[in-house]
Amino acid sequence: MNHIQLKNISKIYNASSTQAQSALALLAEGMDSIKVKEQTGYSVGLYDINLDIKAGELHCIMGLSGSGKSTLIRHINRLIDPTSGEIWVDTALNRDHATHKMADRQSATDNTSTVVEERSATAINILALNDKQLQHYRQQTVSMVFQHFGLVPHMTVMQNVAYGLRVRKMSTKDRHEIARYWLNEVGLSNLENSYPDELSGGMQQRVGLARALATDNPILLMDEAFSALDPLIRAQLQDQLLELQDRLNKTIVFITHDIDEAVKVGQRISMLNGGRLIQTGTPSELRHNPADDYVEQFMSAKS
Ligand SMILES: Nc1ncnc2c1ncn2[C@@H]1O[C@H](COP(=O)(O)OP(=O)(O)OP(=O)(O)O)[C@@H](O)[C@H]1O
Repeated sequence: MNHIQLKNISKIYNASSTQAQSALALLAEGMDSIKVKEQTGYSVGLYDINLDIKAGELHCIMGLSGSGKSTLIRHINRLIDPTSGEIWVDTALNRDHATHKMADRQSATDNTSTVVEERSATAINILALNDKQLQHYRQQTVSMVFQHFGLVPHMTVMQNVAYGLRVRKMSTKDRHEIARYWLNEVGLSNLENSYPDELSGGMQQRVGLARALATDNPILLMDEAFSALDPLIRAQLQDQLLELQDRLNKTIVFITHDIDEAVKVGQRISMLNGGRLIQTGTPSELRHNPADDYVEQFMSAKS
């Protein structure tokens, strides 16, 4: 079952949709994004992305710097709006995503990306949300973990983790109980009264993870979440994410530029290059049937 569907998403930065037409026309002819920028002056974030992300899958977005990974993930919580295209999210999965666990994890690994499924009848067009609906969508459906943690420095660890619940106006007692639970889950139960700058990078990112999980939102967006950490801590957090995901069955969109990390954590991987989606598949599909040299080089660079 699809949880998130991107349909023909293009993003041309700093251009109205009319201004972007010249860039889109050149992209449609096959010109690469660097030449398009030279010719039109507009930066290409994404071009004609069609991507289905299944409920309960851990989906990696891979690609070199500037390939469009952050642009793509930021469309899912509408930190960025596209120049053109549609984004559909099945919010009926908000309450019952756990029940889909086994079936969807299975289908995530069995199906290849070439199968385009029909949209669920309960999917909503998130580009049509008004401000209030968008606020609700962000509070109830998507959470994000940032590369540089994004913790609020003057709040304690507990206050940071409970923040999303405070925004939902949950009582102090209830939100602290939930925050305590998640701090325990990520191995930080004794640090609730500490401040972020008293913690190591790895600990701060555990707080970031606990904060994202505390809201119980079904979609977790992770933008290079482990990239700032040293290799040992990074490996520990990858293991912890996989262990948590096994129980929580979130739909996770995980950006990385590290192929080893993508192969370790991703059930499927989408490869971006110059704003285009080159290939989506399981690590094995990408290894054995790379769509082009770019994908092949990534896969052969895997240690
Ligand atoms: N706010 C912006 N204004 C103009 N161009 C932008 C903006 N944000 C991104 N871009 C351009 O869009 C393209 C894709 O950028 P994006 O940050 O999505 O790539 P990325 O794969 O996440 O890169 P990195 O791994 O370095 O973070 C790049 O050419 C970038 O310069």
